[in-house]
Amino acid sequence: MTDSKVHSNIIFSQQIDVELRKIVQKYPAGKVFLLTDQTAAGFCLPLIQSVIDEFSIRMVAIPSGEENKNIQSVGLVWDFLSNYGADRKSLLINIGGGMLTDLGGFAASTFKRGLDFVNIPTTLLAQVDASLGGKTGFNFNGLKNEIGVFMEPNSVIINVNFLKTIDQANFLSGYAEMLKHGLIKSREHWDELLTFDMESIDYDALQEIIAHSVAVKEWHVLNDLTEQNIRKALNFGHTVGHAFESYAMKTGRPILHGHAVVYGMIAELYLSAKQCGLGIDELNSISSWMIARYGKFEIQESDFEALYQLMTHDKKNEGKRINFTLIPEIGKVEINVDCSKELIIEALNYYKSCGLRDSSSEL
Ligand SMILES: O=C(O)C(=O)C[C@@H](O)[C@H](O)[C@H](O)COP(=O)(O)O
Repeated sequence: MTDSKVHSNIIFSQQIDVELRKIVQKYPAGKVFLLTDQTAAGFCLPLIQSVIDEFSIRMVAIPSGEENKNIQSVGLVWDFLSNYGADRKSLLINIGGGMLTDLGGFAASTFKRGLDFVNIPTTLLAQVDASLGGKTGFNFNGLKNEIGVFMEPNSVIINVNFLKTIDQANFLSGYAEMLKHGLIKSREHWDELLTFDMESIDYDALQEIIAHSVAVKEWHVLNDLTEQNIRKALNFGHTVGHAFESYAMKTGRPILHGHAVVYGMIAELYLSAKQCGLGIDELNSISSWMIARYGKFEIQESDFEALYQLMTHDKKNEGKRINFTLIPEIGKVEINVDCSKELIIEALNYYKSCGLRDSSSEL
């Protein structure tokens, strides 16, 4: 990518205590707070314990997991900030995965109409996507990120060492958003992701490809923070993906966000072939590659209507139109593509048949 710009407040560092100290010392004594979740607390806090002690930072932990990305957890954070006298000159440090940085960013952005926050993402998904770009929020009424505001973090500190302890499923979940970045913006990035050795990870090489992915995300954010236009590209795979994710949660078979996005991308690649000229061989080979690594969330025809209804709540929709971001070829996007219900059902059928079909067969 030649046209990539990255915010200067995104810091890659394996010494997060040093970077965090530089930030924290700019805030008044007693006005720095820390939010984490029960999973991140155990293995992440030791890395910044010296800063926590030096500045007497107060901490709160919310329950982990997507099912806790709700108004009750936001309330816990607001209570904590209120009880300990946070004001507009305060700082909230969010340390954890994507659920935590989304929710903590929202709590900080709305408490007393907004205080500063810093994200320290500890999962691959949060490092390449969720902690960046200022989409904050929580789930509501069974819909993903239904309530939220755009508010950018003051800084994001990315430490690749956190990824040494995440499990394979969570690694793949984050990798899905990187694959998306390749598909929407850069064939070069896509190619390096396909050849990266996920079995025996070289962490220096990983940091490099994370930086490429972050550059794709940031290019879109810098050009369109509030998603009026080109930022919609970053939502590729999410119209169907969020429907899968919400439906999976509702029916008691939860799946990780990135896996849902991969399944959504397969359906939306099908739409791309039908609506914008993506090659059929490309569609079939990408889908097979993805299914081989991510498996499948099995669906039946009887699930299609519920999935379609969930898509009608997508934030990119206008009026009765379900608007998709599609890709005519790897590295290019078309935004605001209106697809009919019949075609969306066909795409779900294509996804349903993946793994069963011969990858060279006609559509
Ligand atoms: O940053 C964006 O813009 C994205 O769409 C990135 C997505 O990968 C991300 O999951 C986002 O949270 C989805 O946002 P939503 O607006 O569809 O809730």
